[in-house]
Amino acid sequence: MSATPPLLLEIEGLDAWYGEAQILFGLALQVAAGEAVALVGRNGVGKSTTMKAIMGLVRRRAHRLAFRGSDLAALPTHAIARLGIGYVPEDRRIFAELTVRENLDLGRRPRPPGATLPDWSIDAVFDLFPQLADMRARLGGQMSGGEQQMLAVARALVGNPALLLLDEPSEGVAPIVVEHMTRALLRLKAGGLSLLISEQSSDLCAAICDRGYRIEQGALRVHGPITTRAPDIPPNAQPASPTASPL
Ligand SMILES: Nc1ncnc2c1ncn2[C@@H]1O[C@H](COP(=O)(O)OP(=O)(O)OP(=O)(O)O)[C@@H](O)[C@H]1O
Repeated sequence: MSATPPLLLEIEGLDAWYGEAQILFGLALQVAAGEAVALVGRNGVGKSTTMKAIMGLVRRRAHRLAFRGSDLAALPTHAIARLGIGYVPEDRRIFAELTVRENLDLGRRPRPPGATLPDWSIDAVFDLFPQLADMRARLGGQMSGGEQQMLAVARALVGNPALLLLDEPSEGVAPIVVEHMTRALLRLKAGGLSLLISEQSSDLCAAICDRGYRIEQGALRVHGPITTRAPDIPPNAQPASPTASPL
């Protein structure tokens, strides 16, 4: 009998606000160890806000907000990151005046206590994204959106996360880069990294994710977990397996 993977991220009854405006209403979501989970929904429904709420970047309140059993509610963002949550925001936050290598050096963080995944060296991320190795001396501000997206993921990885939050990784990125990114994310998943991926268009999620949650406009409530596929994920899409390539 196979053991159920432990829950990494547990969210129940999550509310979040910008100023007086409440954006999330009682959101519930879970990610188990080794799982890739999609967060889908139209523009402006609250996907980014969910990720910011996990990272402590917006005012929020929850019945439960825990990572590996540790309560995140009272922790500052840097402490949440140190527990093992990597975050790639929608706007990527690349340092424009620093080189690729310097951006990566700034992301380096030792493996968190209890980490089970191997240490991510700079060479390991260059192996994952060879394009970055070829431009290690380039300034962040001189990279394309897609290259910056790869760098943002690579920088999160050298922080040695157990869970990676990716906010719309294919947005504004050329199709070829989406292909590279999809392959890289499949490799990461096969290596045991857990993923929570927000997307408006769910092609990338369909290739990678085991299941998904949908946030809907208006009520801004999560309808899920969706055990099959989110409605706009093609019903004939094959579940991702460590060796499968969707490309
Ligand atoms: N800094 C902010 N101040 C006030 N309202 C905000 C702020 N950021 C987002 N909002 C609002 O919160 C709601 C949810 O936004 P959010 O960015 O979480 O949506 P999303 O699902 O990630 O969509 P998108 O694809 O546009 O990023 C939207 O109505 C948006 O206008």
